[in-house]
Amino acid sequence: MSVPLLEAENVTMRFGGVAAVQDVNLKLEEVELRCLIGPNGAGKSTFFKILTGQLRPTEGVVRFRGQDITGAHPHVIARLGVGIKTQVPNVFNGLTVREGIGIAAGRKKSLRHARQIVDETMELLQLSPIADRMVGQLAHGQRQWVEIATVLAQEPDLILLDEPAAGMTHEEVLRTAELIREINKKQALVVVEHDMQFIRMIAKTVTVFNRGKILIENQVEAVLADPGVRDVYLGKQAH
Ligand SMILES: Nc1ncnc2c1ncn2[C@@H]1O[C@H](COP(=O)(O)OP(=O)(O)OP(=O)(O)O)[C@@H](O)[C@H]1O
Repeated sequence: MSVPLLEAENVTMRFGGVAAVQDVNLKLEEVELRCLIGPNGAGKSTFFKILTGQLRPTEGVVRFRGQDITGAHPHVIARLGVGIKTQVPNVFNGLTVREGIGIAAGRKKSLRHARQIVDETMELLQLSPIADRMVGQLAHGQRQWVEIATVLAQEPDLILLDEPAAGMTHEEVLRTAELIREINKKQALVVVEHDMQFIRMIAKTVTVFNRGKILIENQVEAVLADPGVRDVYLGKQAH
């Protein structure tokens, strides 16, 4: 059996008496796209923060290609090949789009290789027309794409995205869905998302969280047709 790209084993996170995440097991294969959904307070963000190293779980283990990364510092996790989309720091505001992506690309590469990555990434994200614009002057959606570009420029094997479509216009959401499918041709992604329309556009396998546990994990069509999933989204709790 091959080693999963990412694996969470019996992960539990307690805050005082509250178990935000309880005994969660999840496996992700190479180049897989996994969506994590669930109602408010279901534990998605907490689980996501455990994957990124922002939180150390009370119990359980997280492995990347078999290596224990439980509670490892986010930059250590990044160096292993996990890209996490975070807000582009404000210092980027005074840089052009090309310069910002260049900084992300240049971290561990030759200048020539970095330039090539910057060009390819800008092409993929259709940022070439705004390459010389200041990051600080971009609209919300464009800034989100620059953030994704800075992650891609580091050439990760796994990309973790928390609500990538939040605050976007309908056209931007469509473009972002297209982009995620494109990225997924080569790289694995875990996407936490609220927007069910967006999930319908991108999802293959979906893991549904409810009350800190996995309620169901299946292909998107089966998940969306599941009465238990409908109940938790409508506020009727499944027990
Ligand atoms: N730092 C914390 N301290 C105490 N309780 C917390 C903390 N973080 C999360 N919780 C609790 O853990 C539970 C799960 O929260 P979490 O934010 O992970 O859910 P979520 O599924 O991401 O929700 P949302 O979709 O609203 O972001 C909630 O009951 C929340 O109040």
